[in-house]
Amino acid sequence: MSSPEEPLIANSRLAEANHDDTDFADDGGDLDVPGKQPEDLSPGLFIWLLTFSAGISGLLFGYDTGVISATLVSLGTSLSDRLLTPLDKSIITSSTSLAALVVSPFASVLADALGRKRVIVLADLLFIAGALTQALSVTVSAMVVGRAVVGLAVGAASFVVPLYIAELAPAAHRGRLVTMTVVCITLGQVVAYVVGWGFGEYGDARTAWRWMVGLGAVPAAVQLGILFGMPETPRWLVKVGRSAQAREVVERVSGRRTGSARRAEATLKSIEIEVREEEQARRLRSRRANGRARWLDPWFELLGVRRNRRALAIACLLQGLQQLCGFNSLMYFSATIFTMLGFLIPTLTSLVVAITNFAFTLVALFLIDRVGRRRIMLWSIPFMVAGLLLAAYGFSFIKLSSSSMTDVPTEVPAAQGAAVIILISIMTYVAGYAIGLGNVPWMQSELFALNVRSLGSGIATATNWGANFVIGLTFLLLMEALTPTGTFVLYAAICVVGYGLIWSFYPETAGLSLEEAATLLEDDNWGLR
Ligand SMILES: O[C@H]1[C@H](O)[C@@H](O)[C@H](O)[C@@H](O)[C@H]1O
Repeated sequence: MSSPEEPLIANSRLAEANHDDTDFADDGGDLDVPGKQPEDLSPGLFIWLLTFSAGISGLLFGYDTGVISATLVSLGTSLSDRLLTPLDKSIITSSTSLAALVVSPFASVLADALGRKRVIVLADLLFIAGALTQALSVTVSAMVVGRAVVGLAVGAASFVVPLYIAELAPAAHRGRLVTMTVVCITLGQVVAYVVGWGFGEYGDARTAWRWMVGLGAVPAAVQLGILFGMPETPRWLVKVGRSAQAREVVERVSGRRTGSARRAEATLKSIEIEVREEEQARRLRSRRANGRARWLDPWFELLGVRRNRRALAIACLLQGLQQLCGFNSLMYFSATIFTMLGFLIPTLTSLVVAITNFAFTLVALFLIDRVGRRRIMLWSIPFMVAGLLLAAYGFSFIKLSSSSMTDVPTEVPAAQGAAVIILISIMTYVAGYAIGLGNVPWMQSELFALNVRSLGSGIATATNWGANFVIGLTFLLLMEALTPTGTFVLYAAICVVGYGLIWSFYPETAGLSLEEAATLLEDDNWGLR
C-alpha cells in the first residue's frame, strides 16, 4: 500500500533543504562553525531551562513508579484491614501501567489537537489528584483507583515530554536532552526510594506510606507554576498555522550567538517545508481514499507507507523490550525481593537498584550522541544477560518459604553468599539496562515523520505500558510458579531475542535531523548501517 509519491516528496524535501540550507538542517546551524564538532557546542541556557522544567514530569513519573516498592512493604494491614496477598500487590502495582496504557493513544490525539504544552498541564493536574487519592485511601480498591489516576498522568507525560523536548532541541543535542528526561525519571525513583526508606525507618508506621505517596503532589504543583513561562513547540505551531509564534520560539531557542538569526530562519523554513509537503501528501492520499473518514488518515499513513511502518516496528520493538527485559520487576518489587533474601533494612538495600540506574543513566547522557543509539544497545545488552544469569544462579542457592512473597520476612534465613551474588548481579544488570535500553527507546520520535510522529510515538508508548503492565502483574506470580531462577532465566532469554532483533532491524539515527532520520528508513538497507 505504500504510495509512490512518498519517496519523491521526501527526496524533494532533502534536495530543497540541501540546496539552500546545507549548513543548518535541524542542527540549529551549529555545524557551519568552522572546525567545530557537534560535541563542542553547548545547547544554550534556554534549552537547558526548558529541559529542566519539562524534566519535572520525568521526576514525577519516576517518583510515582518508584515509591510503590517501599509502599508495598509498609502497608501492613492499613488497607481493608488485612495483610495484602501477592495478587493485591500485583494489582495495586500494575494498575498504574494499565491506566498509562489506556491513556497513551488519547495523549497523542490530544497533543495534536491542544498542543504539547497543554497536555503536560493536564498530566500535572492528574498527578496531584492521584497522589491525594492514594494518600487518603483506606481500602485496596481506593488505592487501586489512586494508582490508576497517577497512571493516567504518567501515561500522558511519558508520551508528550520526550516529544516536546525532541521538537524543541537542535539535532546535535537531541539525544542528550531526551536522555535528560530519563535522568529525571531515574532521579525521581532515587528520591522515592530515599523517601520510602526514611519514612519507613523513622516515620510513624501507620501513616508513613501515606506521606510517601502523597508527596508526589508537590513537584506537580511546582511544575504547573513553571509551565506558564514555557513555550509551545515550533513544529506544532507551524502545523496549526501559527508560523509567527513558531518563529519567536525558534529565535529564543537559537539564542543570541553569531549567525543565530540566519539559523532560526533556516530552521523555520525546514519545518515549514516538512509540514507543507506532508500536508500535500496527506491531501493526495485522502483524495484517493474515496470518502473514508478523516480521522483514519493518520492510521493509513502510518500503516500504509513503508518507512512509517518500519519506524513503528522499530519503536514498538524497543519499547516492548525495555519492559519485557524485566527491569521494572526490580523497580517495583526490589524491597520485597530483599526482604525475601533476609536483608535487615530491605528498603535501604533496594536503594542500590535506584542509584545504579540513576548513575548509569548519567553515563548514558555523556555517551549517547557520541557512541550512537544502535551501538550503545549492542554493547550494553550482553551485560544485562550476564547479570540476569548470575542472579538466576545466585537464587538457585536460596530456599523460599511459602510466606516469602507476603509482608512477613522469610523464616528460612537466606544464604549470605548467595544474597551478595544476587545483589552484585542485579547491579550489573541494572547498569547495562540504564546505559542502553533504559533510555534509547524514548528517542522514538526521531524515527517518525511529522505527520505520523504523534500517533507513532503514542502507539510505541502504549507498547511500553502494555509490556510494563504484564511485567508488574506477573512478576510475583512467576516467582512462585517458575521459581526465581526460572524467572530470571526467562528475562535473560527475552534479552537475547531482543539483541538479535535490534541487530537486524535498528539503524543508527544519532546526529541526524528529525527529517533525515525519518527519511533513512526508506533505504532498502534500513536495518544494517
Ligand atoms: O526509561 C525509564 C527508566 O529506565 C525507568 O527506570 C524505568 O522504570 C521506566 O520503565 C523506563 O521507561
